[in-house]
Amino acid sequence: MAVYNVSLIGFGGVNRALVSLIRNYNDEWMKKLGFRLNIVGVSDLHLGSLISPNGVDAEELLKIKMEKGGLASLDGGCPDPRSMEVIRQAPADIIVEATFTDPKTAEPAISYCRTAFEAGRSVVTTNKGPVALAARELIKLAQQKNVGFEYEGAVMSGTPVIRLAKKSMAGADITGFQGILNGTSNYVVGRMEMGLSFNEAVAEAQEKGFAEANPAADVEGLDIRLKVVILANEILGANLKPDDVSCSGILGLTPADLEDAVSHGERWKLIGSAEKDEDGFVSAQVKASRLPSSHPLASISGATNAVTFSTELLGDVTVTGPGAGRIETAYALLSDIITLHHDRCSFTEKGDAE
Ligand SMILES: NC(=O)C1=CN([C@@H]2O[C@H](COP(=O)(O)OP(=O)(O)OC[C@H]3O[C@@H](n4cnc5c(N)ncnc54)[C@H](OP(=O)(O)O)[C@@H]3O)[C@@H](O)[C@H]2O)C=CC1
Ligand SMILES: N[C@@H](CCO)C(=O)O
Repeated sequence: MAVYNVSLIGFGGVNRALVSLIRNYNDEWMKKLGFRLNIVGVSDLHLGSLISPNGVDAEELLKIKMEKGGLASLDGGCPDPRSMEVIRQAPADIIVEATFTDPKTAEPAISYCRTAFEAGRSVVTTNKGPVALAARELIKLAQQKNVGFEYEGAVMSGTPVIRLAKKSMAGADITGFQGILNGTSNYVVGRMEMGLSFNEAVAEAQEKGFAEANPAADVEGLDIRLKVVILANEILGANLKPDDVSCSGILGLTPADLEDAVSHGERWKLIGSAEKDEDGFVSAQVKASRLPSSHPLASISGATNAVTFSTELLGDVTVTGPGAGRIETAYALLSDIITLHHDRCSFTEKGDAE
């Protein structure tokens, strides 16, 4: 049985959902998964920060006022966001990084990951930026420091895709993929098909916790572009940067375009795809496409995502499930922590056997 100390960097929708899971399931996790989580640090741009070496009660943390400096009301709290201090000084085994995704620089998240590794702490993150822009460097640093780095939630939130494709489908020889990889844009197109205006549909997606802090990233295709880069690099062995992926979003789609497609039994979908040619060159794109109803991605609605992998040995394999949402994404963090726990257990068992 293990207790993992965690520090939460960013205390928005996803990390608050993780705290509600900790409150509701910690005892069950101890019985079923073999560990429990103890929150020793929190930092948030708006709410301030907290260092609590013995651990803060999840219920108390969820009760703070969501106002500027709100964390100062708890023991060990202060009104300023001191993310680096929390990462370095709170005695965490695992840093849970869930600040906003900056699609251009991926900062400050990259620096948070580096600092965590330098301090000997593992990182789990749902932030697409550091994974798309700096995965190789960060994986190498984590290995050098003998700590873990997991980021399942960076693509399709809690629906297993990255580990599934890398581990369970290893050897199937994946040659490409195409998918609906952004919940907000898919939700918005669906609501516009039902007659809502673009702005009304985006406001709903924000309210439901699907949208990025700046929803332009969702509707302009920048968020999908990061996910395409992540999948292409992780699964097709590419070394793409976002600028290598041609990208357009859903802004050009008019209600008339959507209506015309629906009247012909077709659907507009924002699709991210990549393909590896015989020489191993990977090309990738993000583009709105009008799909016939027979297409496996045509019926994917709302914030649901789906990706079809083309493989040499299995043919096409499609995975579908939630692509956004607070609890769904918090689950991805839990799945990352479970992976770190399994890695630690197998390392300990190997050590015992030697
Ligand atoms: N929500 C979802 O469905 C999914 C989200 N993700 C990713 O997970 C991450 C978190 O998402 P979500 O919780 O929804 O986003 P939110 O915007 O709800 O939360 C992010 C929080 O981080 C805070 N923050 C921003 N910068 C910093 C910083 N430098 N130090 C400390 N705190 C900071 C923000 O404060 P402030 O509000 O003051 O800026 C905000 O409270 C994002 O990167 C997102 O792209 C991934 C998959 C799905
Ligand atoms: N804003 C993103 C969150 C998940 O990465 C989406 O709507 O898909």
